[in-house]
Amino acid sequence: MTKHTVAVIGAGKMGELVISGLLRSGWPADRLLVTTRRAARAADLSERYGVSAVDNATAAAKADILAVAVKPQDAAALFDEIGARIPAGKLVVSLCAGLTTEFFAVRLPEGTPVVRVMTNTPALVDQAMTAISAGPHATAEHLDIAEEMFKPLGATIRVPEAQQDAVTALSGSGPAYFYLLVEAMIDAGVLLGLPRQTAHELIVQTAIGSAVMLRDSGEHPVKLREAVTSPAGTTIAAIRELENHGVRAALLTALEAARNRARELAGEMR
Ligand SMILES: NC(=O)C1=CN([C@@H]2O[C@H](COP(=O)(O)OP(=O)(O)OC[C@H]3O[C@@H](n4cnc5c(N)ncnc54)[C@H](OP(=O)(O)O)[C@@H]3O)[C@@H](O)[C@H]2O)C=CC1
Ligand SMILES: O=C(O)[C@@H]1CCC=N1
Repeated sequence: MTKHTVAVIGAGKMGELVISGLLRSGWPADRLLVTTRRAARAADLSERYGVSAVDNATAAAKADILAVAVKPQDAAALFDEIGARIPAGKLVVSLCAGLTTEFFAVRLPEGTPVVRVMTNTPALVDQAMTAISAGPHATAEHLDIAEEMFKPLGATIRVPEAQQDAVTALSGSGPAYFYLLVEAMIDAGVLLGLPRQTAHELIVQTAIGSAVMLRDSGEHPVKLREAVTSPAGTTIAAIRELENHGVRAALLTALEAARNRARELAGEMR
């Protein structure tokens, strides 16, 4: 069992996912702290998860690992408040989109190790995809600690930090693209005259079945798609329309826009 105490600084949506995932994995509640901006939010988290809510300075003093889960736009103010007061020997793990480890390093006492992670909301069901990168002063041991934190929430991968903005565009934002697709396909079912609930059931189970096949069959997605696409059949009629409407090109451009936005966030917060 871990000997580390984690403080989630800014326990909003992602921070809560980390807390609940760690608790599900058996991380002791007395080794978890949260900080929030609003007292009501702190009380709610303490009541539901049995973790202590403290102020940022107390978290920085008491925890071994500071998991930074504020919005990128709030990170500079947070580190103006506590950065210089973080004692030596702490590990800072940033969950923030776009922000580089250098952003934190210059706001922290010299030598403070920083690890950058990009996770995603399926952490709620222990199916997150979390990419982990070493920043300044982060050793293999620090990466192991970050992995110990995020492994219970799903899959983990280590990537060079230079790839983190692309990772954010793919897996960080990725669940939103799939939900949009599912939402549109359910609407299509309604257009075709199905009750909304029936369309919902059909599409959600089809999404789950397709995802499990992608993960477990070992087949390339092209092969899996070809197996569904009969000559002169229904699927190819739909695929022609998807290609006519530039869905493939739209995805390329969309994910590039997400990557660019991550870069912009870093620039805006410098
Ligand atoms: N949502 C997602 O799918 C993903 C988000 N991320 C990253 O995770 C981070 C958090 O995102 P998300 O959880 O969605 O955002 P939320 O707004 O839900 O959570 C951020 C929380 O931080 C609190 N906060 C802000 N400033 C402070 C402060 N100085 N001290 C204490 N608490 C503070 C906010 O309080 P208040 O509620 O009062 O504003 C809020 O509750 C972001 O950096 C984002 O880029 C990464 C991957 C996926
Ligand atoms: O939209 C965002 O900025 C965050 C980061 C990745 C997913 N959500």
